[in-house]
Amino acid sequence: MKAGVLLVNLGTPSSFAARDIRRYLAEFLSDRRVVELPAVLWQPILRGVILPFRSRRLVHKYQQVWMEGGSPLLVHSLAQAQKIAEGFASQNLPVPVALAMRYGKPSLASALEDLRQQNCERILVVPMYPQYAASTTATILDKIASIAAGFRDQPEFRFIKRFYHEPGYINALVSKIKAFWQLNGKPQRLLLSFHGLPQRSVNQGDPYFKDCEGTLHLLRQALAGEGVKIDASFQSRFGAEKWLEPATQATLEAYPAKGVKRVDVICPGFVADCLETLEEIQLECAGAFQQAGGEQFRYIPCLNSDEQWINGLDGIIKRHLQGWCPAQSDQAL
Ligand SMILES: C=CC1=C(C)c2cc3[nH]c(cc4nc(cc5[nH]c(cc1n2)c(C)c5CCC(=O)O)C(CCC(=O)O)=C4C)c(C)c3C=C
Ligand SMILES: [Fe+2]
Ligand SMILES: [Fe+2]
Repeated sequence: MKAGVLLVNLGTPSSFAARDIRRYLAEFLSDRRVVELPAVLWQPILRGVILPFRSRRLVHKYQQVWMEGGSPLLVHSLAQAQKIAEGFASQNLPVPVALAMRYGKPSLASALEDLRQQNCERILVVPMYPQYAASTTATILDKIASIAAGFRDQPEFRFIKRFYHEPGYINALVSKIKAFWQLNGKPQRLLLSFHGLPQRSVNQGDPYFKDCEGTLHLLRQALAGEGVKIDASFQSRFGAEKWLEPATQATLEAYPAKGVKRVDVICPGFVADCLETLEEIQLECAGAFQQAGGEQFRYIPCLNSDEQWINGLDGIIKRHLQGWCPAQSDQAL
């Protein structure tokens, strides 16, 4: 039976026009895995307040980071899928690769159809989130199950739950950071900024915070010889509830008074640059740090299509494909 690989990321608007941002946010923020409020309470707030104001406010933000090929998240995700597919082809591994977004396009339904059309009866799903969270990873599994509910002849599925602990991921980050310091010199502090989550989700058993702590621990261990102190914080708070702390912006604003005036920031929870890294961190947080008396703010980009990361991801995927490929290609695993 033929196997295929489905890379899945969050999703992004199809253009920076307010109506497209609104359509994207409506789908994303209506997901009960993302905003865990009863629909009767949440939908009036979402439709009446959040969507009209937030979609207009985001137009300029998306416009500032938009790339020639579209939204950065889509551009980088497509490039990652293409590189993985090229790698498989060069290794004579007959495994098709597709990209889907949980919200928007390319949709999960169309990507699954694409793999089924190529006779893939086994599908490895790779949520592109190193740290597991119900609002990101689990919702992909939920959606795939609901799509597969409409198939008479269902494929076999495997899902990668997390990969923050995989050497292919950690070593790619470590090499990226070391190469950046070799080229530009070291900062006083390295801040790892992870996407935030409501504290309530963690209290209710979401392992996301532990996964972020694990990532921090592994990076501290691997970079111990560099002599740069490493902190972690959480960005992108949404709504009035308490989110994971410390918050990235507050952490950065407090640094200068503590004598930390040269900082590097990297976002290990995102494997592809997007609005949250390029606008919120590289533009907004950089400005807040400088306003608070900071002198040097440097953003280290996400792994995107770095060669070492693509090789690392290739290895992670091939390990999860074991036993699934025809004998000839299993030898290449
Ligand atoms: C309750 C709201 C949200 C939760 C929970 C949440 C978790 C979460 N999100 C990501 C990754 C991304 N989020 C992105 C954008 C984004 N996230 C939220 C809200 C929640 N995220 C909103 C409203 C938005 C849109 C932008 C904004 O209004 O600020 C993106 C970028 C999308 C893009 O187009 O570039 C990513 C990626 C993770 C990893 C996560 C939980 C760990
Ligand atoms: Fe988010
Ligand atoms: Fe944001």
